[in-house]
Amino acid sequence: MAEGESASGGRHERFRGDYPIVVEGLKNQFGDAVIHENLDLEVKRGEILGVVGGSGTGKSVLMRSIIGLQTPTAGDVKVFGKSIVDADPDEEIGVRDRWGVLFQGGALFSTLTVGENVEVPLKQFYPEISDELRREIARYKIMLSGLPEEAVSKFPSELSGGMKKRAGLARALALDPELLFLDEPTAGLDPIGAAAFDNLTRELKETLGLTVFLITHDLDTLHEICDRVAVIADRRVIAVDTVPNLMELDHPWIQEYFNGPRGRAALTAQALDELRKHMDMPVAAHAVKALDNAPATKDKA
Ligand SMILES: Nc1ncnc2c1ncn2[C@@H]1O[C@H](COP(=O)(O)OP(=O)(O)OP(=O)(O)O)[C@@H](O)[C@H]1O
Repeated sequence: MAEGESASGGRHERFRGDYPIVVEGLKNQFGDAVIHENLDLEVKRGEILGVVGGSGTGKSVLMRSIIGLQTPTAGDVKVFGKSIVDADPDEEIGVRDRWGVLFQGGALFSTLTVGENVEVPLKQFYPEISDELRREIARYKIMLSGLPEEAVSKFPSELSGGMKKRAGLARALALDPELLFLDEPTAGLDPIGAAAFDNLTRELKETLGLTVFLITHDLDTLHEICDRVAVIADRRVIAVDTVPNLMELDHPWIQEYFNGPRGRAALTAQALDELRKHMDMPVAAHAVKALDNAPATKDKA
């Protein structure tokens, strides 16, 4: 029995261990290009872990390695205590229906309605449930993701960018996952849409008890909702910590990223939000006024 699994071994028993995702000594190589080498990462149960790194550092490849879509050159990946690496894609190892994935761009089937898109994983993993129940579950997940009921019968082409992301999220939530993988969920959204999606992610994490693996370039997202952030550079995870602790580290990429103009603007915005919560206190009101007058830029890397 794997660490953290319950004695009953039931299919839907939730993982009780500390680290639902453990990556050890991961290596990924395409031809001569070594993307990861000796990459280690542990994701804590119940956290939102942000994953950052320069373009092409292998954030998506890491995510694909964790969900079994990419067979690593070396190393091991355990999800809920079970190794993903040697598992046959068709073999039932009892973990694939316990995660949901929102791919970059949503990856919705364009010929299916939103409702039918959300039904796809339900059909795949629970073919025995009735059409009526499946439709009802899909409708519930769509509304849980903040879409109006009318969206159920719409096609992806009829949705805005933000609505497509929410539809992709509804599909990712279809199976009541314990793990949620989000690949750049706020990319392409306007600042208000991005903040709304961040809030939704945090609310879902709290109410559904999710563990979230979140790839992002969005500094606001990192500051606002991530419990910890893993930084990928030099082919491995060079640090995993809270944003304030990361900002103290003396690594050139980390310094440029978090302490550059965009990083500082995101930090100021977050400080402003915090202060607004205490506006009834005269000192806070004064500080907010001063900060409101300071130049601010929405940062999107
Ligand atoms: N199947 C593949 N075959 C060959 N090369 C690949 C494959 N998948 C990814 N790569 C390469 O691996 C590198 C890392 O890709 P990946 O998409 O993980 O980067 P990323 O950090 O997510 O980048 P971005 O922030 O731009 O999305 C890139 O150079 C990419 O071209």
